[in-house]
Amino acid sequence: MKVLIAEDEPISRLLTSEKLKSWGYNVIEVENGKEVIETIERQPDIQLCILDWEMPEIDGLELCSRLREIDRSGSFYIIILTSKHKASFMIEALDKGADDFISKPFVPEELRVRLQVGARILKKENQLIHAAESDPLTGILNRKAFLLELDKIWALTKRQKQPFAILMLDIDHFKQINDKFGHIAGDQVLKQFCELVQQQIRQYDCFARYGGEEFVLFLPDTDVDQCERIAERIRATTESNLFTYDGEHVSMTVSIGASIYYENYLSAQEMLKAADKAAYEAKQEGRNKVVLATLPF
Ligand SMILES: Nc1nc2c(ncn2[C@@H]2O[C@H](COP(=O)(O)OP(=O)(O)OP(=O)(O)O)[C@@H](O)[C@H]2O)c(=O)[nH]1
Repeated sequence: MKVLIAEDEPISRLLTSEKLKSWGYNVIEVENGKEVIETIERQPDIQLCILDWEMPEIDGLELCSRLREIDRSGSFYIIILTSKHKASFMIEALDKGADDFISKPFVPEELRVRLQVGARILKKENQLIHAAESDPLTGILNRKAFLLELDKIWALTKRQKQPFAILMLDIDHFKQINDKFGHIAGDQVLKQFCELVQQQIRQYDCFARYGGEEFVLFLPDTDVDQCERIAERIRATTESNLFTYDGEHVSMTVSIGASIYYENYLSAQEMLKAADKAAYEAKQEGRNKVVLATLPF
């Protein structure tokens, strides 16, 4: 697990860092508050932080407030490590958003067990966040989490003026698969479909289950040609793939509607609606098809 140590005094920073490394932590060292913010922006997986109270640029307490304001999925566990001893300082630190407070010079074993507490709390919290954001059957993002994510990416991508696309993927005649092979087989096929799609997308694409046999894919940095290529590849591999359940082969196809960002779209929801309408048209035109949404006026 990563631990960020922010300490302006080099010897003290080195001693704490060596201890943490001997306990198996992956340590990132910085020497002032500004570097804390920059490092966390670059490495969003940092959650456990040991902050000195008095530091140049931004002090440890101000950092507590700033880190609490960052809008991200995983939270922080912050330990203030300081030469201040009085109970009133500890109260002030916890009041400003620290999770724990240790006075220097510290007993190494005390820091070790307090870090353990932090790591335990973060692990539980991360499990709860994962459960709230993911679809229990397929493990991919659920609809609610996708819509929240979409609003964030929409704002960011528009600012960066990058093209992007949304695909709606609706499995064809899925009811017939359930009817023929049973509901458990249907579940297995849905999982295999998700794995198949995930093999064909990039790490920063956002794939989610929108509803029963309906999925949605957000593709940042994707123009019309790339979008058509990706959608067509997913359609073709779904058609040719042999989904299996209990030794039996299950064939299936998918209808895909796609919308490409265009400045007349006023919101992510509007683009989503256009992709959904295009998927409906793909169904109407015989299924197992990709249809691009017409651009809004
Ligand atoms: N096994 C399984 N089936 C599901 C799940 N969620 C939804 N379904 C089934 O998906 C089927 C969707 O049926 P319809 O909406 O008629 O759509 P379809 O049969 O795919 O037909 P078209 O979309 O028109 O091609 C229903 O039978 C649902 O019970 C799930 O989690 N597991």
